[in-house]
Amino acid sequence: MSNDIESDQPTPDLSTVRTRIDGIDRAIQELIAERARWAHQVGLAKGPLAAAVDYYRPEREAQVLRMVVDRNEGPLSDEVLVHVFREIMSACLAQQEPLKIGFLGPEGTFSQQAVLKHFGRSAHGLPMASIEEVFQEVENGGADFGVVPVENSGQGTIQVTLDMFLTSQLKICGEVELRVHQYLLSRSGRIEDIERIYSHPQSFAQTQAWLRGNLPDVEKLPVSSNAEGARRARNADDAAAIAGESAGLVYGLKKVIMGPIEDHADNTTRFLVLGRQIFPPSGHDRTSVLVFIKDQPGALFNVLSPFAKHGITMNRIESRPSHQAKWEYAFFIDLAGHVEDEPMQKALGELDAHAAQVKILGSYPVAVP
Ligand SMILES: O=C(O)C(=O)C[C@]1(C(=O)O)C=C[C@@H](O)C=C1
Repeated sequence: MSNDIESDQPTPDLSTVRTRIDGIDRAIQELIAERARWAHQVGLAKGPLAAAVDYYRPEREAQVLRMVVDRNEGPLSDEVLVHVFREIMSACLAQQEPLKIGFLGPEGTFSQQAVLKHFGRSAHGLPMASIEEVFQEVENGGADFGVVPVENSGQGTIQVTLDMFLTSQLKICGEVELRVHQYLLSRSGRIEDIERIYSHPQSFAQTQAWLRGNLPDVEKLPVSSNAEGARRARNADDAAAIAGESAGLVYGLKKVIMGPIEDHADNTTRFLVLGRQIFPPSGHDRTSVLVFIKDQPGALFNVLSPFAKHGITMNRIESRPSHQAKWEYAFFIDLAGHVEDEPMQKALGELDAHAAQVKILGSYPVAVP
């Protein structure tokens, strides 16, 4: 398509430009419909499958979105274009039947935002009361996938999520990175009315410097999610919540302070997508493993050296009590690559001799912006 919008041209005529846009919209719409028909053909090519989850291909979706990013020459950002194509794929997939996705509820949590970012608006979100319930719902088949927070750029690991993997058989099928903006929200919108604030401990932690500087004496009441905090704050004029903008919209709260109040401007939370199987490689993947080490000298060194030997980059390592015996630890390790890659196969093979137990938690596409 020719790009004849030049900055040194005379002011364009509004109706001419709109006629041009109408033509482009018609072409886009026809192409979206054609794409949806082809996506339906893909579904038929996969044969008679039992449920929507059987048609879902996260590795293919990641490849489609990476091509969008690679092709992008502006003026729209990668993030905006990825969002548009994510929604198109979400709608194409939902032609069979929408995916059911469990997340930490109620409506308005950052987990719900992560679900929308990763699965699009055509997926069906199922709000759960806790992270444990998200795992259970995917385990018992009530949800096809679950989305749970695993770490925050400023506050580190969400330990309850890691600990669930000690016993759960679920697999990690994806990751989502979400920029998190925290707002001070209340029914009246007046800062002088506030005597107590409800929020999730993570949100209090992400805004602690702001709170110390601006509202040092108000009571801080931890609740199970920041949307739950917003839900409680709507019932009283002397209460406020720290939560995301969407929680404010869901529960009809006003912004007490216009701007976000998180202490770090690049505040980002990483979420994991939980499923019941490992999907094939997308070409740019991460593998998460859980390693129970033997109580002997050099145990951790022996666990890590096969990865170094086979040139595999370690992105993250975190230790947690193993829950099997006192003072025994399990290591959560994130590695660059897919479990089907040859170097990874070799490294994992060598690791078996040195570890008490190795559990592959999943191999999944690295988050697309
Ligand atoms: O390529 C496929 O396997 C499809 O089903 C098509 C499509 C798409 O719209 O591009 C839809 C859903 C899948 O999760 C991946 C991709």
